[in-house]
Amino acid sequence: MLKTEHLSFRYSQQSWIVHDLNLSLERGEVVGLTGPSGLGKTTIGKLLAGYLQPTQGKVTCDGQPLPNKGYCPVHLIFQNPELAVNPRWQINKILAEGQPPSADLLASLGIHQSWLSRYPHELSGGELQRIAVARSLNSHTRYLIADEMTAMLDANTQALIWQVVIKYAKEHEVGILVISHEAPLLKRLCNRTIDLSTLIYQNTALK
Ligand SMILES: Nc1ncnc2c1ncn2[C@@H]1O[C@H](COP(=O)(O)OP(=O)(O)OP(=O)(O)O)[C@@H](O)[C@H]1O
Repeated sequence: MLKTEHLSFRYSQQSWIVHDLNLSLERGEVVGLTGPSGLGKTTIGKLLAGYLQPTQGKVTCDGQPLPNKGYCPVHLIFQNPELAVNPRWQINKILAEGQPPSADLLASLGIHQSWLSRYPHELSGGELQRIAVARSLNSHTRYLIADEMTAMLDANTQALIWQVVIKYAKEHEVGILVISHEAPLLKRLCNRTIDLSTLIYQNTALK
């Protein structure tokens, strides 16, 4: 289980962005996270994947703290894939960084062989996002944080990517947190959805 316990976070001395948050995500579960812009969804995603350290409280992955080095079992996929890849590496090298994806997985995501010798700037946004997704779906990944992962893609590419990701997650018991503003997408994909505004309201009301 991926879990936050009394998780709080603020950027420097600013006010709390995340305060006393208790969330959990089981392996194989698909959970949505939604809420108005600026409320802290991306920040929570970064905390869950170890990109940011909690100011207070903790994040555990299957009972253990997140590792300080090596491959993190919680993998974060951003809306903009160009921010997540080394622009000087060929796609082949980017894919080999974790554990090279199988030919079947590449084919199911519609990744062409000819893309593999190109550099990130030589692919479209949608093509590069498929590469980022293929890289994330490896046996070291136990939880996937999909932060507006398909928000910039056309409907067909969006459907293709989600179909592959959900199938993989079911087969390999990967838990997914889907961060999105798109209610129909969350309804279609998720077992349950956490609305951050409701959660914050409840937290405040309890104090
Ligand atoms: N590096 C940073 N330094 C200071 N403040 C930041 C930093 N990153 C984000 N913030 C602030 O933290 C708050 C939460 O941002 P975050 O990106 O987590 O929100 P969000 O809910 O994901 O928003 P959106 O739906 O627009 O993507 C915002 O007020 C934002 O301005």
